[in-house]
Amino acid sequence: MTFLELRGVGRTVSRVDDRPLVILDGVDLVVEVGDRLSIVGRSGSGKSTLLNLLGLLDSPTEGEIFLDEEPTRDFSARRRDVTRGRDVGFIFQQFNLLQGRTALENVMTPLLYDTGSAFWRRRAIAGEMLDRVGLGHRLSSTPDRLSGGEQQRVAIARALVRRPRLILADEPTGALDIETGEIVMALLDEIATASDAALVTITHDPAIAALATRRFRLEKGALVDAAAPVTARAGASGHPFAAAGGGSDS
Ligand SMILES: Nc1ncnc2c1ncn2[C@@H]1O[C@H](COP(=O)(O)OP(=O)(O)OP(=O)(O)O)[C@@H](O)[C@H]1O
Repeated sequence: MTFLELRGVGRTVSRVDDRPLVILDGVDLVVEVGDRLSIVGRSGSGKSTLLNLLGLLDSPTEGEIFLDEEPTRDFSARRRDVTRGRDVGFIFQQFNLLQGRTALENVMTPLLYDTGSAFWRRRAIAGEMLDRVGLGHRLSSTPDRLSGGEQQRVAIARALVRRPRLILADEPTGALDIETGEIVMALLDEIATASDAALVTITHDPAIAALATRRFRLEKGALVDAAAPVTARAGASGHPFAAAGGGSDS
């Protein structure tokens, strides 16, 4: 079942000198329920830009994004916020936990926006989620007392506590050693599978990318099969597209 679909999606922004910069161009992507996607690409190739579009944080300047086959173009800001809060879980390289708050408080935070019984049961639900990531004994620990791997497990619990249908992970293992990174990815996969969520992982690490069932690379603003040979231009500059108006970037 298709959850999210990008059709001909592009994103062009204005540089400081007002020349346009085409970051993404003609991106087609279907995200199915339970999908495992990885996206690699050189620094500046547009990975975060794509992630922000997938998470409804930004809108495309060309093309359309469909959610459950409904175009999102005309979603109000409020509907975007509600949809994102309910359906999308974000995981970042630097964990982004609230400092000075306990693991339990961090994981409870997304449930504060719940209007149903989850709001009233937030403490119990967050506790169960931390138990699932193996931190049931660290509920009262603040981030400064947790290792990097433990902090990322708290971040995973927080991202998944509302059972989102889409998990967007931006370099989730970037701040972890190899072994801890593998444990974290296995956990992420296990919890995503249990809730039928799609997982889109952005990574520089080929081993992490290889865990996905569908692997893509961003190149010259396009999303290509990761197995395709790297073109000379992307390999040389590391940047997606030159300016729509011509010339070199940045
Ligand atoms: N709002 C904006 N205005 C101008 N330029 C932008 C804007 N957003 C992104 N860019 C530029 O577009 C390019 C792609 O940015 P993006 O952050 O998506 O790349 P990335 O692949 O995630 O890079 P990294 O791996 O270094 O995080 C970069 O050159 C960036 O400077």
